[in-house]
Amino acid sequence: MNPSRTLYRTRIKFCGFTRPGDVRLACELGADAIGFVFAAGSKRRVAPEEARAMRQALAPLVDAVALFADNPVDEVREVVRQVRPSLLQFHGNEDDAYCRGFGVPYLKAIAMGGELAGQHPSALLMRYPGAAGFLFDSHAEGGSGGSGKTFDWKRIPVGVQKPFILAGGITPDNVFEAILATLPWGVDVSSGIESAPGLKDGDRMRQFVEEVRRADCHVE
Ligand SMILES: O=C(O)c1ccccc1NCC(=O)[C@H](O)[C@H](O)COP(=O)(O)O
Repeated sequence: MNPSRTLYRTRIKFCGFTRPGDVRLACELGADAIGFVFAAGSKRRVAPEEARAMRQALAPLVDAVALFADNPVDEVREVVRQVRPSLLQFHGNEDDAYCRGFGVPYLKAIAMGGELAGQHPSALLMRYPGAAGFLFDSHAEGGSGGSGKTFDWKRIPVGVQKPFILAGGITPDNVFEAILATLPWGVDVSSGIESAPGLKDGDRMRQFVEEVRRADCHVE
């Protein structure tokens, strides 16, 4: 049994929300986690106050994830204070001490276009011993996420021994294949469920969830 895979239950993270109505709909459709982006330069960036308002729209048993990329410490602290996320996600060059310094579990995004991608999984575990899990994404080192581009899923390190989430260019049309190819703990998507950056599309969110369920029920 692959330790990073739950039995027939791939978690779903929808990321980059800017409207409370989209958050509510995503929860009703089956999202397990909703991501709010605070990374500078992102088209989906929101203020802590906006994220706090959207957090009120979250249904029970759905996590709020706050997403950063080399943000100053005080910005992260302000988001933790106002939004109370259950998980942080760091997409930049943050080290383990920085990431664990906020008292909230964290995911470390790994740039599959960067140098860490090719290293042995033990290098990841040694570099980020405090991570609750990893998010393998298609961006290059120093680049940002939310690209809408995939990477070669065969490059995912084998035997990471921590849950991992697959991200980068996943859509309702390829998520079935992505799950069967990588058996992730979860999948993460932003562009693939949008009508425009930050504007989530209900039909695409529904199709995405249906395809994840189909993959989880698929028997080789
Ligand atoms: O979504 C963004 O705009 C973003 C900007 C800067 C850093 C990270 C960002 N998103 C991180 C995510 O977790 C995205 O969901 C992930 O990169 C997948 O995005 P996409 O390829 O658009 O599905």
